[in-house]
Amino acid sequence: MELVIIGSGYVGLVAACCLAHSGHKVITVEKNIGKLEKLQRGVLPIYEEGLEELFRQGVNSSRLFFSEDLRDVLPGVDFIMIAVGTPSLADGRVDLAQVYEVAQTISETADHPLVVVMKSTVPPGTGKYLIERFFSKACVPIRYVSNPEFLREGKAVWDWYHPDRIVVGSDDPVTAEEVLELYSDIDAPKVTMDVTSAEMVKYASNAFLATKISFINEVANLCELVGADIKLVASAVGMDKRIGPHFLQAGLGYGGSCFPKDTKGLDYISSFNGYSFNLLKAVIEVNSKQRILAVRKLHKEIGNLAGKKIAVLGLAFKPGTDDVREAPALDIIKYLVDEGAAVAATDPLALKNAYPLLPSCVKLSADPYEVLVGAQAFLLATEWPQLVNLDWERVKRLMREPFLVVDGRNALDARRLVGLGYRYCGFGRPGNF
Ligand SMILES: NC(=O)C1=CN([C@@H]2O[C@H](COP(=O)(O)OP(=O)(O)OC[C@H]3O[C@@H](n4cnc5c(N)ncnc54)[C@H](O)[C@@H]3O)[C@@H](O)[C@H]2O)C=CC1
Ligand SMILES: O=C(O)[C@H]1O[C@H](OP(=O)(O)OP(=O)(O)OC[C@H]2O[C@@H](n3ccc(=O)[nH]c3=O)[C@H](O)[C@@H]2O)[C@H](O)[C@@H](O)[C@@H]1O
Repeated sequence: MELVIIGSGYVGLVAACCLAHSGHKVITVEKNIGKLEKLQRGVLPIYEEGLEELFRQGVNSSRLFFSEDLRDVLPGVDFIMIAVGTPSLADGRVDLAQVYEVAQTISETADHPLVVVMKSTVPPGTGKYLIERFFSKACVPIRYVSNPEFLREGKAVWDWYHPDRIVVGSDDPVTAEEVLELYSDIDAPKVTMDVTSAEMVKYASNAFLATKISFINEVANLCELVGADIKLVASAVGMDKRIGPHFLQAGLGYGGSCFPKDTKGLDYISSFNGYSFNLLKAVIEVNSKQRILAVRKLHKEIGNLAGKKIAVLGLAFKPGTDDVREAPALDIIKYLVDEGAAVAATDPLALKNAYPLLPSCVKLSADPYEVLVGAQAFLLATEWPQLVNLDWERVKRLMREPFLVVDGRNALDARRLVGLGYRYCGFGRPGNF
């Protein structure tokens, strides 16, 4: 089939490369000229495991193209997939400006019947509104389908081909089946429902996962007070099949381009509809406090931070990506700098993206050993394997007393570090290893 994907962010690019790999002809429309030029020169603007290979295959087999203008590529197209950004506004409301702009262009430009597939995460009710305001006014029939995306950054290609489910929301079963044909090579449960319910599935899924994280963080905080170890607790709790082992890692909490924005977005949607989603409000509050907790731990162990050298290991919001959107490390570094600490930070992939967002006094290096020289303490903010597996004897020789480790992801071998003479401080873990 032939389709256009609008937007070449994470979701647009992964969808484009994977759908081209599955044999479809895909044209990606991108309005950011810098990004478009890179793509046309054969350069992927994001890092994602396994994507580079699919990208090359798509381009070399003439199944993957890039364009600036929808108008140039519309003839012959069966589907238009929208994968533009839906960021948060300051009050938590979802900013749908990019979606509206695209919907307007499609409705004004369409010259033959086609199907619009919404991949972007949009609030429940958006599809109905778009149909009424834009698509029903086009000169040709435009059918609309909600098809939320559940991939994770860092595992996006794997997730595309191994989803737990594919959700298609449409008020017309024939259109739903046509969209499901795009995924005919993927072995996964395919669930169809109405548009608004499909939109809600996406928000409910992200909110539930965020709830698991904040829940386990609260249990971790309580573990510290009663002297229990959250790693042991979470592992045994997760063995209950009704709970499951995933998303029970306590620490700095969730970051990234989606959980923060989608939890705030759902909270706003709830309030807008006259409902106070108290549980979700608490999830958001707990998450923001975990970042402050990291600074409190540093304070508790080494006192006033002014003039102290602190290394931050990891800037990406999670391992396997160069994405720093809403990354806990960035907030924490700003707090540390405000307190007068001398901060040096490293990340295997995210330095370039983090650089413009950090205070200029922060020293950045790709070499973790360099940022640890002279540090009294370090914070592990992202559990990259290469940071978890440093040569800790060498690090000890580089650091200064009290050799404090704040393990923001509970990912380090606490017993070994304590044995080497470090002072270890995890989240929800006793200090006596
Ligand atoms: N990042 C992720 O892992 C996931 C994101 N989502 C959702 O997918 C949507 C997209 O997310 P990202 O890819 O992270 O967004 P992004 O913000 O990284 O990328 C969006 C792209 O769309 C382009 N764009 C905007 N308006 C355009 C227009 N009129 N014409 C052409 N291009 C245009 C922008 O220049 C940008 O390159 C969001 O709604 C997000 O919530 C869903 C699942 C996973
Ligand atoms: O809507 C989206 O954009 C995506 O959001 C998340 O994916 P992603 O943000 O890429 O990454 P996750 O692996 O979910 O991690 C999110 C954050 O939670 C944190 N996390 C995760 C798991 C955990 O146990 N504890 C924890 O603190 C991670 O460190 C990270 O900062 C969801 O997992 C995807 O299903 C969804 O499609």
